[in-house]
Formats: sequence, structure tokens, C-alpha cells
Amino acid sequence: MAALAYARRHRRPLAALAAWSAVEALHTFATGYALARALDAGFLAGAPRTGLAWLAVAALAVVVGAFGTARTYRGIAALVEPLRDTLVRRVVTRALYDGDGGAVSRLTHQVEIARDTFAGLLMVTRSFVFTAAGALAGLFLLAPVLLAVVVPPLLLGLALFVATLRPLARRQEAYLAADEALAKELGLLVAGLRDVAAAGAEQVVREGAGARIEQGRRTADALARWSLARAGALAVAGRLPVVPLLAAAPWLLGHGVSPGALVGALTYLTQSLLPALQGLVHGLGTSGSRFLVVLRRLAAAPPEPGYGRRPVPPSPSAPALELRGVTFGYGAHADPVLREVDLTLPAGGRLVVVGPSGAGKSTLTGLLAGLLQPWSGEVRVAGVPAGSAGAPARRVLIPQEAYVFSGTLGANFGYLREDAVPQAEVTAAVRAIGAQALVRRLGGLDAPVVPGELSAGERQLVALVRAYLSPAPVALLDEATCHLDPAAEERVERAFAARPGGSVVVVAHRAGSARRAEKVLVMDGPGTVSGTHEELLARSALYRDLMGAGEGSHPPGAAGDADGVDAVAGPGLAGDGGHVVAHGSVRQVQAAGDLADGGALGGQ
Ligand SMILES: Nc1ncnc2c1ncn2[C@@H]1O[C@H](COP(=O)(O)OP(=O)(O)OP(=O)(O)O)[C@@H](O)[C@H]1O
Repeated sequence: MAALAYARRHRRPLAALAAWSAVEALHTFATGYALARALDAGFLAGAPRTGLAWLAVAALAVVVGAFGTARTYRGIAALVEPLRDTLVRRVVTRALYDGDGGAVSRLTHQVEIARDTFAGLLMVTRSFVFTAAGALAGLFLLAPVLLAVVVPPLLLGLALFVATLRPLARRQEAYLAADEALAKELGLLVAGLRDVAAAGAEQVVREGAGARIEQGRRTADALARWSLARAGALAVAGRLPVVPLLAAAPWLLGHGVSPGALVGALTYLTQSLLPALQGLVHGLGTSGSRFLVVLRRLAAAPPEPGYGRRPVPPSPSAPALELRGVTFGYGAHADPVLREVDLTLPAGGRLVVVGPSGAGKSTLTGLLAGLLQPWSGEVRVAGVPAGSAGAPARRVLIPQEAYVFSGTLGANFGYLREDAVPQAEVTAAVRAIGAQALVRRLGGLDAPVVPGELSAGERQLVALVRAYLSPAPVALLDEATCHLDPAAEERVERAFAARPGGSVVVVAHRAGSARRAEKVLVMDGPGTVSGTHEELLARSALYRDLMGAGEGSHPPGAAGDADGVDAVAGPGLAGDGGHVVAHGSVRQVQAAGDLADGGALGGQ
């Protein structure tokens, strides 16, 4: 269908190609016929001049045919180049919109394969059709009975070859898939080489890439074996048809076929039909299967939602982060860590997350950061789905273990920026985070950093300045200040809260973070409950425990927890614009110890 549509769109170049192919086919027709006439009417009849005249006709046909052949290349180019342009446009569009990692392989390798093989296919198919037409017409004119001897073995050869097409195409597809996977893996590796070296992950990376290379080798071997089988089929199809003609020669001569016609038939067979058949078999076998496979990979990969359209841009006024009915767990058979959680963090909002160890706080930040994908429900970033273009650059996650690499302090600070960060901006960030003493001690921004020679707290300061300078408006601090003293921690949290245009989620390490917060999310297993510090003291026994208030200070009128199940923040809280709102199912409340400000939360 697609081929027909393509042919319809390119009717004119196709017609021109057919016309020049017909001129080319004149040569085929004339070669056998003129040879037969040269023998029968010329040399065998004692009229060598007539024979020579017919040979001259054959020679003239060669010249005319060569002219036709030369012209067919223009027609081929007029059909092939538009296909290449279409494929390149498609691949580049997908790479730009979807961050398609296999695009390099597609663009540099597969599009060229598609173009070359399409040209090859057009050439051999066209040549076979017109050569066969010329030769069969010639045979018919010489003696129709010749067709009965020549055509059946030709068809048998074709059938043999067709049988190898499908298995070969499958091997070709596997080979290209392996090539793409390798290109993707190497693309990722090159981008992350510094991180690989910093994390000492060379061995892991070697094993992963080694497995891909091995897979590529295996698929190439399988392809080579089937190519060998096809070469066998080609040998049979390309030689066999001569035998019946030679074997039937006495019978044919006895039934009115002249010697010249016999020689003409042999000429048609050996000079035209068999080479054209070999060309077709070889061309379809290599170019045909490669073309179909490559085209399927280039054209049939499912377009992503919104493919070909501009992605919806993130909206700065939409909530910075939203969870809608998010359920998530680790492993197919594990209990969910979060169940049906709704959460809204308005643009510029601040959320502090508290909960006992294992309650799912890091899991929540992983979901918000896009490191984890929910089982169900949706994560939206600035109004767009978390997986779509534009969303990744809007969040920066600072985990407990800060990542610092060997290089200058300035390079570490500016790591998440694509531009050169102005000095004044760096100085302001260093001051906001409270890292001036560290910068001084190391000798300024150009001083080299040896990660192992920094304390855990100093490494956190480096990571925090880097996050502060990042273009992402949303900062996710997952106990990112746990190695700092309470005063330094407070300074960092205030800095992120005041970051222009910024929103922040803090997984609290100490109770003080929650006391200072506008809104707090209390997590306990799959359950969440949110509110202000005062609301939660009244509503949540777990929160009172975490804050060190204890059961004795249970304020009058607080939401009941007699059955061990805390209140779920319901519609009353949802939608109170400007505040963080959350609700979800809540599990058994667990006491987390009596913690005062400065003490650790969550079992640290
Ligand atoms: N990679 C993982 N594979 C399987 N289970 C995990 C994984 N990470 C966390 N969990 C489980 O998910 C639950 C929530 O863990 P999570 O780290 O989110 O809790 P947390 O509140 O951040 O804990 P902590 O305060 O100790 O850091 C725990 O039961 C934990 O064992």
C-alpha cells in the first residue's frame, strides 16, 4: 500500500524511468534476435554480409541500450532522494522531540542503508522486468516452443530464492536492533564518562558494553550464515536453466527450431535472463530484506504522544509539582510504599516531609524527581507530565550522599549549568548557602577539589551550592543537610525557600525543619497526611511523636487515632491554593522516639 502511494506521488519520474528502461531493453531484444538472424539468414545461409549486417544491428542496439541505461540513473535518483529526505526528517524530528538515543545509528547508518538499498532495488527490479520482457519477446519471435524450455527452470530458481527471504530478513532485523542498542549504550557512556570514573564504575560499564558488543557479534554471525544460504540458492538459480535448454537441443532442432534460434535462445539465457535473474536474486536478497527491515525500524517505531507537534511548554504559574493518585512499590509482588497519594506543591511553595525510617520519604522524592515511575497515577511538573520534554530540567535532587568530583571547585558548582556562571552569581550562591569558609579554605573557585579530602558536611555544601545555581526551579533536598549543624541546616533551608522563582521539598532530618515550615507532609508507610505544624500537632499522633510532643500533649479536639489510624487529609485541605495539600491512605502509626529540635528524625 505504502509502495503504491509512493509510486502515485512520483508518477512522472517513474514514467521517465520506465521509458528509458524500455530503450535499454531494446539491446536485450536485439542481441539474441540479431545473433539468430546473423546465423540463419547470414553465415549459415552462405551470406556473410547479411550476417555482418545483423551483427551491426546488434552493435547499434548495444549503443542505444547504453544510452538508455545512463538515463535510467537520473530516474532512480529522482525517486530515491525524496525517500531519503523524508526519512531524515522523521528521524531528526523524533530525536529532537523524544530524546531518541538510537537516533545516531538511525541517521548515520540506517538512513544510508535505506537509500542505497532502495536505489539497488529499483535498479535490479527494473532491469529484471525489462530484460525479461525483451528476452521473452525475442524468444517468442524466434520460436514460441523455446519459452516452454526456458521459463520453468527460471521460475524454479526464483522460488528457491524466495524461500530464503524471510529468515534472512529476521536476521537482518536482529542485527540492526543490536547495532542500535550498542549505539545507545555507547552514547550514554560517552556522556557520563566523568561520572563513571568518579564512581569507579569501569568494571560494571565494561560488562554492560561487553554484553552488547557480544550480542552484536552473534547477530552478525547469524546474518552471515543466512547470507551464505542465499548465495547457495543464487548459484542454483543462476546456472540451472542452461541445462534443460542444452539437453532439449536435439529435440528442438528436430521440431522446427533453427540452429540460429537455438544460439539466440542460449544468448538470451546466458547474456540476459540469467544475469538479470542473478541481479534480482542478489539485489532482493541483500537490498530487499535490508530495505524492508530498515524501513520498518525507521518508519514504524510508534510515534510518541504529541509526536511531530511542539511539546506543551511547562507553565511557571502551574503547580511546581503534583502527584495525582500515585501508587508505587518496589517489585511486582511487593506491597506499595505509596498508595493513591495526591500532592500539590504550588509554584514557589515549600514542603517539609517527615516520617519514620522506611516510611517512603526517599521514594517520594524519587517519584518527584522522575527517578521512579509510578505504578499508577500521574506526576506533573509545572503542569506537564513528568516524562515529557522540558520536565527533567525543572527539578534538582540533592540526596544525602553528596556527589563531588575531581576538578575545580568552580566546575563542581557550575556542573548543572550549560552556560558559564557569572562570578557574582556564584558568590551570591556561596553566601546564601553559607559555604564561604569552605571556598576560602580550599583556596578559591579555581582550587582543585579532591573529594576524599572533604568532610561529609563539606561535600554537602558543594552539592547544595551546585543545586542552588542549577536552572531547575524545584529543589528536592532528601536529607541533604544531615551532616551540617542545625544552624547551617536552617540557613540552607531558608536559602532555598528564598531562591527567586524556586520551590523546595525538604525531607527533614531534624524536627526544626518541620517547625519552621509553612506546610508539612507526614508519611507513614503508604499513608500521608499534611497540614501546618499546628494542625498536625492537633491531628496526627505520629507527628506529635516525631516532634517530641508525646501522647501526653495530645491537644484537645485533635483528630482521633484510637484505632491506630490517623486522619486522612481530605477534601477540606485539598485545593487550598498557595498551600501544599496531600491525601492518601494511612497505615499504623509508629512512635519514632522523643526528638527535640536538633535531634534526628526518621531513625537517623
Ligand atoms: N530500591 C529499593 N528496593 C526495594 N525496596 C526499597 C528500595 N528502596 C526503598 N525500599 C523500601 O521502601 C520503603 C520506603 O523506603 P524509603 O527509603 O523511601 O524510606 P525513607 O522514609 O526515605 O527512609 P529513611 O528515613 O530511612 O531514609 C522501605 O520499606 C524500604 O525498605
